[in-house]
Amino acid sequence: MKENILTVDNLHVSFKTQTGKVTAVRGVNFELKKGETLAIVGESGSGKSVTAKSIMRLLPKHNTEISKGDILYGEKSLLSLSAKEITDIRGSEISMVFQDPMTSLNPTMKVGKQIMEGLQRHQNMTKAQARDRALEMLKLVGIPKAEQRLDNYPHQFSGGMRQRVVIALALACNPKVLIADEPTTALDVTIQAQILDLMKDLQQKTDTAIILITHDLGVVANMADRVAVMYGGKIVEQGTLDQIFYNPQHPYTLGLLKSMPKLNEDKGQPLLPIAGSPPTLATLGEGCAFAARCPHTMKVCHSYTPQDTEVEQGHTAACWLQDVRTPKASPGEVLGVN
Ligand SMILES: Nc1ncnc2c1ncn2[C@@H]1O[C@H](COP(=O)(O)OP(=O)(O)OP(=O)(O)O)[C@@H](O)[C@H]1O
Repeated sequence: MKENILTVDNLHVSFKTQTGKVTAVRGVNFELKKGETLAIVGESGSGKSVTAKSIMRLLPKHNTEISKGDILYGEKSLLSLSAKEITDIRGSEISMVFQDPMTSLNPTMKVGKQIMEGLQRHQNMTKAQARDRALEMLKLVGIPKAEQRLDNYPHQFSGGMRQRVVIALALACNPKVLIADEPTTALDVTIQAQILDLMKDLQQKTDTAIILITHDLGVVANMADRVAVMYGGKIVEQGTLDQIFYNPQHPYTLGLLKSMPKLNEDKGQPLLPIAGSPPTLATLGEGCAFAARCPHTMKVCHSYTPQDTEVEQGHTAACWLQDVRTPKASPGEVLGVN
């Protein structure tokens, strides 16, 4: 069994806003093992990015409150580290790649220098050593004429090449965890596939664990070992890629899978979007957040929040349909023929 390197335990994150308190993450639990890819998938606003930014401690201090839970990197609680300690971990042990490469790059600095800075700070490399490593990284991520490109500014790269530079920057210090938040969403489909292949290839070489945040199940199918499905600030289902794709148990996961376009199938068929809209986080109370949109909703779903139920080894779903206390009906009973 591979070693656990990151544990998110009962994480609750709220924001103070002008219209009141918004709880964006409401009890998230997951573990990340060395070298694996965990995809976090869900509709916009489900709390994926807030979860990721909590790990990196990148949420705005003035209005964020982490009211409960913990994030452990190995044995260390990331939430109790000082600003200096977390800065030391960020970029060296845990790195992040965002949808927009310019979030990570400084437009006024040559890319080589940006990669070198991290190496000199975190790995005590000399300038010459850092330059060699920066060059090696640009080559590794497939930037042509890497030697010359070290001295280019971010705007001199295309979108896809710029995201490669960001990946080089993120992986230069050999982090144990890479958090990639929609890393290819802004890129066209061919480039998207190249970047994902690159990430997979680098992961095999470095054994980095990846948290991949996406709303694209096609990307999940290509990349993930395990999948966490988020809805309304919670993980509603979690399991291996096969468990989630071939044996989904939560009605929301089923809805997501049904809305996924299939290659070579259903040509000309309209997609089946999930009816209704995501919940308003500010007013979410007790009960299942998906109840209002769920085709299988029961009375209990509106009043009590379902807990995680293990449906098979390593596969959990937070749905009253799976709860052991829910009476199971035979197909005959459902059809009214018994
Ligand atoms: N700094 C903040 N202040 C107030 N509310 C915030 C802040 N950051 C995020 N939120 C709210 O938290 C909720 C969850 O946002 P989050 O960005 O995690 O969603 P997401 O699942 O990543 O969606 P997307 O795919 O659109 O990025 C949203 O309702 C968002 O408006």
